[in-house]
Amino acid sequence: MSVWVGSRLLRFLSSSRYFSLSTLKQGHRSMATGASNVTYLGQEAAQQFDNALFYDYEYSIDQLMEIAGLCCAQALAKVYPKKPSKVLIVCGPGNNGGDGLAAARHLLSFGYNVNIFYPKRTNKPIYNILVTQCTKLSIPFLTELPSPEDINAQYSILLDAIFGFSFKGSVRSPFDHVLSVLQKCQVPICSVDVPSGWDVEKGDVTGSGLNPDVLISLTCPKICARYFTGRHFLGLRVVPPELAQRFNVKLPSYPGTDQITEILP
Ligand SMILES: NC(=O)C1=CN([C@@H]2O[C@H](COP(=O)(O)OP(=O)(O)OC[C@H]3O[C@@H](n4cnc5c(N)ncnc54)[C@H](OP(=O)(O)O)[C@@H]3O)[C@@H](O)[C@H]2O)[C@@H](O)CC1
Ligand SMILES: [K+]
Repeated sequence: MSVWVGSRLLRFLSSSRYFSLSTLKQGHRSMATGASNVTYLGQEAAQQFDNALFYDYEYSIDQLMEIAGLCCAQALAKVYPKKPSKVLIVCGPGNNGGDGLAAARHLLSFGYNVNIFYPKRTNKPIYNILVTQCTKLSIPFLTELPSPEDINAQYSILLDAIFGFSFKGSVRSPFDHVLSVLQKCQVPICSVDVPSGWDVEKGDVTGSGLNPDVLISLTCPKICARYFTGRHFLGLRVVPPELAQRFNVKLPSYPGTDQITEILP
């Protein structure tokens, strides 16, 4: 228990609230991460990069979301392979939430017991289809978020698919309550693309964000990932070399045919 508290405290102290922000710049920057050399994208650059995949390369959102969900499921399974494990997936209203819905099916197929909490549904075909698929697979959708005590007792892992790179400002209802409950949980958290509640560039500046153990960045890490000290994976191995070159983006290599690669500190 004391080891857990100690490591959480260290992670908390090294988070952005205590970390000098003066060295951060807007836009994007490259840094070496061990043997890798990786570019961290700012919010606007991440959105432009995303748009280029959709409009220049004509990827459809469901193509990318499916691979994103698979990458998240694979990273979670790599870090937490012990089964049977019960995973609570908390989904937000945008595409980050869609990644969580896609991950649910993959986790189920890997043998995990999966529950979903999706409190603010967006009525668009892409999300409705994902919900239908999960429902037909008998993945339960919770109508209420359990208390921290119940989450600790019933679940072994949380998948945070609440907010991604479009999150801005202070957290609005109902997610202010959701984040405050999840902050009190002791279950390990895997965050999709951005730890929810973190400013995409500055990290957890308000203190209302989650403190994940695992982060699965998609296509390129976002600048806030520089403040993350847990296990960091990159997924969505779909970036065309021309696009990487156009955005001056350096990405690590993926081992063999793997869909995820770990970014070492
Ligand atoms: N090519 C790629 O890289 C791919 C990326 N993908 C994934 O997409 C993610 C980006 O998705 P995204 O653009 O839909 O935005 P996302 O971050 O999910 O959130 C938007 C929602 O959050 C809400 N909201 C915002 N701020 C809020 C606040 N303060 N408090 C409360 N609510 C707030 C906002 O609400 P609104 O402002 O509309 O009221 C809106 O509904 C990306 O991170 C990755 O996971 C893959 O799926 C596919 C390929
Ligand atoms: K997230």
